[in-house]
Amino acid sequence: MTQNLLALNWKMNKTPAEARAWAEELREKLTANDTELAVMAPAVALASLAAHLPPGVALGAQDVSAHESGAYTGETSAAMLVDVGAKYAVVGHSERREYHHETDADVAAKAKQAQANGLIPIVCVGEGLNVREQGEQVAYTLGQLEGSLVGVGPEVVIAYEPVWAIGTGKTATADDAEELAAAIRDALIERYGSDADGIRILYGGSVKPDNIATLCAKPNVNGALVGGASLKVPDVIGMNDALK
Ligand SMILES: O=C[C@H](O)COP(=O)(O)O
Repeated sequence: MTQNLLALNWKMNKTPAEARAWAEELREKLTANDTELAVMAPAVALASLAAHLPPGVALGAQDVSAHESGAYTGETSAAMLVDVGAKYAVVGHSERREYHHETDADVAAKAKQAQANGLIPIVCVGEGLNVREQGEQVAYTLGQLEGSLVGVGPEVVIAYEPVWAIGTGKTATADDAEELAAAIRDALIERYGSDADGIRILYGGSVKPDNIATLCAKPNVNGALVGGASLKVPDVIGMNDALK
């Protein structure tokens, strides 16, 4: 059975000192189970977290440069993230696509660069409200997936995040999430063959302790990418416990 991944995306929240306090509280309260827990923190908090996270909790970044190194002011390379202990890097989050105009080709370039350095990319896809209202969510999301995986190998995690459900309190139903996760699984099998079996597909969008179990009970949903509910340790414990 595929191990669930509970990926916590703090977005632009928590200073390094706040990250350390969160990690110490998590260390006190976490009971490990079969779920893999990973924290996608702001780059400046990664070193602090690496030193204080409970054993077995993975570290990730929220973005990674498409370039190896050089004159790219403000960017963080995959090698730098690996050096500080990161295992994952989110790429193509809808907030990066919207506010930084990242295209599918940009996302694929970042995912390739991550893999070349041993980081596992968490590639985000998902439709906006107008696409959903037109009933075009499957075609739209699969188009985004294809473009975002050009040249990318199967060492990848996919996060399906319908944009209309992010930070809004509107969660897709478990059946909505499974519809897209199953379509994504079929596309991954077409692309990677039997290597697609172990690829985890996460759902993201207003996930909380009281809805995560129902969402992750679906056969093609292998965990969650969580924003708001990742900031407070009791919510994280609630979600982790719900996946036992
Ligand atoms: O990366 C996480 C997603 O954007 C979901 O955020 P949310 O849980 O606050 O809706």
